[in-house]
Amino acid sequence: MTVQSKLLSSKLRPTGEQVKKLVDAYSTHRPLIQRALLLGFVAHILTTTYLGLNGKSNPSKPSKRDKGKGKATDGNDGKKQRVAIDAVFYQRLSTILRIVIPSLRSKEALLLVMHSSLLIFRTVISLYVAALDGRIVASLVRAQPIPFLLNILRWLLVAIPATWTNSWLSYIQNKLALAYRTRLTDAVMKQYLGDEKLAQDLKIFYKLSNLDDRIKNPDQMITHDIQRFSTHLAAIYANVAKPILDMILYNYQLSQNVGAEGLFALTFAVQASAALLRALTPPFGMYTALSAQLAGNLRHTHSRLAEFAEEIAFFGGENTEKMLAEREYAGLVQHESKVLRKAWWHGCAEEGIIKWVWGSFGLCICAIPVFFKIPGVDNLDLGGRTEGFVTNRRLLLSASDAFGRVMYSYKELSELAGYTARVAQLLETMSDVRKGKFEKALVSSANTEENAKILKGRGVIIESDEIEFDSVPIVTPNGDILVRSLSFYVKPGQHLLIVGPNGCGKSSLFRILGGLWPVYGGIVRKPPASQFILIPQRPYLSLGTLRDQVIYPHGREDMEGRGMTDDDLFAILAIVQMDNVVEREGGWDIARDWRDALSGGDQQKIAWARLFYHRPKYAVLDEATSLVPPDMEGRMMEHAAKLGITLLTVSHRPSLWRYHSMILQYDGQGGYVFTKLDSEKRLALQQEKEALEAKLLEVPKMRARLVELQALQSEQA
Ligand SMILES: Nc1ncnc2c1ncn2[C@@H]1O[C@H](COP(=O)(O)OP(=O)(O)OP(=O)(O)O)[C@@H](O)[C@H]1O
Repeated sequence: MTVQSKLLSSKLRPTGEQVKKLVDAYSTHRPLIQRALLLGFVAHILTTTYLGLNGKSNPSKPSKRDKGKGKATDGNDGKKQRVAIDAVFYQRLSTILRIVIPSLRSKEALLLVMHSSLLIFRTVISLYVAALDGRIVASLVRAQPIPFLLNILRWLLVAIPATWTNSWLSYIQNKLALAYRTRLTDAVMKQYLGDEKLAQDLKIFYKLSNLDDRIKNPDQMITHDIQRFSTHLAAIYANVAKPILDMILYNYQLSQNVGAEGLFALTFAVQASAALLRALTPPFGMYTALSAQLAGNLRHTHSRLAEFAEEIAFFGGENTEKMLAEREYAGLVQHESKVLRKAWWHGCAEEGIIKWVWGSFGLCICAIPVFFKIPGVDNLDLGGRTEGFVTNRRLLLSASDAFGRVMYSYKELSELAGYTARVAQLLETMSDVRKGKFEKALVSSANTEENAKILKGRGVIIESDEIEFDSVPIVTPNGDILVRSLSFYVKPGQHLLIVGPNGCGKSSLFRILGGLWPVYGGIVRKPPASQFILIPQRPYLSLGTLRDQVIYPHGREDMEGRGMTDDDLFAILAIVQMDNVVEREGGWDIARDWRDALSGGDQQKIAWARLFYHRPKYAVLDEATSLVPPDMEGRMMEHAAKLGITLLTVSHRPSLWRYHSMILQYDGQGGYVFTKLDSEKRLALQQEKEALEAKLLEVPKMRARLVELQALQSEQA
């Protein structure tokens, strides 16, 4: 008697009337019980998945132990940012999903449908291969060459769609990631740099880093974090939806072979160990967000080093810069090491449970049809039993792989939550900045009642041909009130000189005029920002050709649209005595890093040439002639006036006074004077003042000499 028949006979041997009745009833109703168990199984899979994805049993949710430490921080103020798979994550994700999949007819939706179809197709192939594998082994055991060869032929035939599907799947997943990235980058860039179609000019890129503390490295977020988010989002679909579907299909097939009871027992054991594993899983989502932030800080330190290489080299600041970079790197390494350590023991627990413990459960399940008689299934020969075992084992491997992937997907989902938090934070902060809601650490004086009242207020901006400030406070982004109420005007042709000590708010005035800083009160009348051109002390030179520098931000088409040619640009360069640069640098079409190719004075002259090309109504000159010789300065000022450009000039050079008719003089204590500028009188006063100061400097020497002379006189006497 075989072990199987012994067991079967012992199973069927009546141990009592009641037990027999129970077994009979069970056998009679088994199909119904099977169906109920299967339904229960599907409901269980869907519920646990739903609960898991909602974070109810989520490993990445901060445990009590983790609360208050190890959380992702963002911004320099150390504000805590939550990264968990919870309602906030799903709400953020759904907002982003609406951006990356704008409609059901979009390219992304189509790619997603193709992806899903291929994933289902692959599962169907796997089911077929599991059955085929069993048949091949059975024909081997039964020593039947023809069926064996036929099955091998089937195997080779199925390999064609199988390999084709896998390649297509990875291709479409990568395409999907790229499509998500493009949509998201596009949406972010429209907010960040403005949308031409909507004619929006909100200068978010400026306000984000100057008026708000929340986003420290927008460059890192736009380039790296969006890319990582897109890759994870494209993969999460395959890592969550597909394994869930696989689990249902494989387990259904398995239950047909081994009975739903075995499956039920297996599910119970697997779920219990999975719960243990989940409890052991560290908050990987938070770790990901923190890693991205620390990597961003390190990159920022290095990009500053490259940008200010000359200044640092002259100062000999290498050691300080090295220390800063090393500090950032050490922070990153410390964090990464901690994550590696946690991932190490988590990996051990994960592999032990998923591969080995579940493997043993699986072998027991595969043994069921061998040792027990399954009602409705005929007694099988050796070949049939082998076929059943091989097929079931394959199904089980696939099912456990699918379940493993659902488990791993928590980790993937946590990482996705990390990148979702970063991307959502960028979008949310840009949206706040757009609405004028800023979060910035304020100076202590901002809390006084009087100052707080000013900071709460908002002024009015009215478009006009002239510039006029009527009782406008000058307030820095961190709430420092430089001037409580400033009133002045600039009429076309009335050039304004602005003077005052350092840090009193001269340039801040231009930031308000340019719409970069908010108006906290009063009325600002000004032309649109397109009517202004700013020339700072260190002008901005873009990437591109020499022509691009002169016509910036215009492109060649804009230039031609205005009826201008390279000859006209040449004539403009001749005014600032820069026409020789065209030949020296190899023509108009040579692209260079112009910050290195041109001296500081030449860069200022290029900025003036840009002003002459654009001919705006107003030019804001912020120490714009500090590096050019006085004769060139006069020439440029006069030419600008001849072109009808009204100048608002910040300069400490008295030589510039004579080109201005009005003066706004800050006293550096919050006060100011706005009046007509009589440059000759002012120059005469200045000269007299300087002469007196020079004389006063002589006084101590004269006093000393007087003492000497008195001493000599008394010696003679
Ligand atoms: N983005 C910013 N965030 C916070 N404070 C700022 C910002 N930009 C400027 N400030 C502060 O505003 C104040 C006025 O700066 P502003 O550049 O207007 O001075 P200024 O009068 O032009 O000085 P200088 O003659 O030295 O150029 C300074 O205290 C400066 O620190």
